[in-house]
Amino acid sequence: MIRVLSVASECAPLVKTGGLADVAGALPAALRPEGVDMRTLLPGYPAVMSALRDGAEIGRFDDLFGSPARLLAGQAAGLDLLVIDAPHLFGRAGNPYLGPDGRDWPDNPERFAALSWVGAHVGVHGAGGWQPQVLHGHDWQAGFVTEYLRQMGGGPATVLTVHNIAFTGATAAWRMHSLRLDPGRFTVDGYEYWGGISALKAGLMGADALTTVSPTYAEELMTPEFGMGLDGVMRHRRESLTGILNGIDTDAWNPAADPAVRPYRDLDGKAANTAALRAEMGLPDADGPLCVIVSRMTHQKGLDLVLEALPALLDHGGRLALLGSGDPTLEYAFRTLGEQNPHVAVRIGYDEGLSHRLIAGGDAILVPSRFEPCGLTQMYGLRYGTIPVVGLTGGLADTVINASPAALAQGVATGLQFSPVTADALRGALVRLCLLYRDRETWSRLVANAMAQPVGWDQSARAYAALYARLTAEP
Ligand SMILES: Nc1ncnc2c1ncn2[C@@H]1O[C@H](COP(=O)(O)OP(=O)(O)O[C@H]2O[C@H](CO)[C@@H](O)[C@H](O)[C@H]2O)[C@@H](O)[C@H]1O
Repeated sequence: MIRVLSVASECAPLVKTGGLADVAGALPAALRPEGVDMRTLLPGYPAVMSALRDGAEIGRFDDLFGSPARLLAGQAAGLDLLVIDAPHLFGRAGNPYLGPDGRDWPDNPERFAALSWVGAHVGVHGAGGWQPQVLHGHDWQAGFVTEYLRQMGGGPATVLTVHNIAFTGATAAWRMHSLRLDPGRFTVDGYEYWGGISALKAGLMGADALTTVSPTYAEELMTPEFGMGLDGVMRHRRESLTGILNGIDTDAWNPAADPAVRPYRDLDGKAANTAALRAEMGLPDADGPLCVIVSRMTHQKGLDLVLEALPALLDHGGRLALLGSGDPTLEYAFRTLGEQNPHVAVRIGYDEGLSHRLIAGGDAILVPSRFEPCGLTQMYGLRYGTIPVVGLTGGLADTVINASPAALAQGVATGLQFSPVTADALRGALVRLCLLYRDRETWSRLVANAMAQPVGWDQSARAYAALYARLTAEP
């Protein structure tokens, strides 16, 4: 078995704000059959501490960025965990990154520097007799692992996965002392980023291998349009970068055995879920598709384009049901739309059960992202026969087969893609969707194809295992 420590700031089902948690939560089980013993290092947020009932103390730190802290080991939700019990950093209820005012905690740089520091420490000294051969970090929160490893005199091989380069973990240069960084490394080859500090940049420069969550996003990251000021770094590290597509948890997301819905295996069985969803959301019957959205409401996700393009859907008999939260302006716009238009239902909030009912009951799922490293909801859509309508970008390009005339003729289409990602192109896609929906034979073929697509972890787990094997191979 190859021993890997996954260093993550969130991990489903214990603590989740987005797709990173799904991936961190799914990887250990997906990798076990591939000969990987993965443990996960998590901050001891209240939700994690209460899930870790029988945690054993395996280490102590006199001063972990301000106060003493403990390292605990134990199991929760089927995961082998190492947890940092540091109430001064993580003993805050609610969202792991935001205070009650909806803003980032001011000490987030130090909080996640502490996560990275403990990751590096375990890499060098082991934990409770368990010594990782690879440290696999996720996003900026694990970015400083490589900086601290250098200070500690080196350690195991390192991998950093970019789930979303938009979050760079940037902060002001004066913080280098409170972050315990080596001032000598405030350089272009180190953690310096446009005159400030970036945890992500540090990790991108320092990790032995970089991955991101789809092959197309790996290419996009090297362009100024998608690289968020780090495209030069990505080009510099091109040889070390691979795109490994995410899978989804096919047990949690299984239409034939999902306790949150009326289980089904085909289009006929799906109809009961559509009827139930309509009733739940108070939407009228109509002759067009019921489109659903489950999303964080941010600029990335392109929901403003939906606001613009929606009349085209409604004019063709379509309806929309949305679940999401985030940007207050978008929340307000959708809430108002839902109040004014009987064909639109909006739920602002985060609701796991409703997300399943929406995806089971929808005819189509809209994912009009401006960029999308991988995207999970379009894959839930495929598995549930809920046709994805997606922007042609990142993982959305890699997981959906567009219903082009050629793909339809060959009977291989699974969804609709549009490009460029604009309101006009989305409008065109929504009209196409409504026309396809009316052609019942073609529609049922689309649904059957979608449900048959492989969206699990098998192939990607093999790719991660091969990467770890390469990194740990004797020269
Ligand atoms: N209001 C709500 N209620 C219930 N559930 C909700 C919800 N809003 C979102 N979710 C859930 O949160 C997850 C979102 O995952 P995504 O991959 O679609 O995007 P995200 O941008 O968070 O992830 C980033 O990381 C992942 C993982 O690598 C990449 O796939 C992605 O492209 C990248 O942007 C899904 O499981 C979705 O169902």
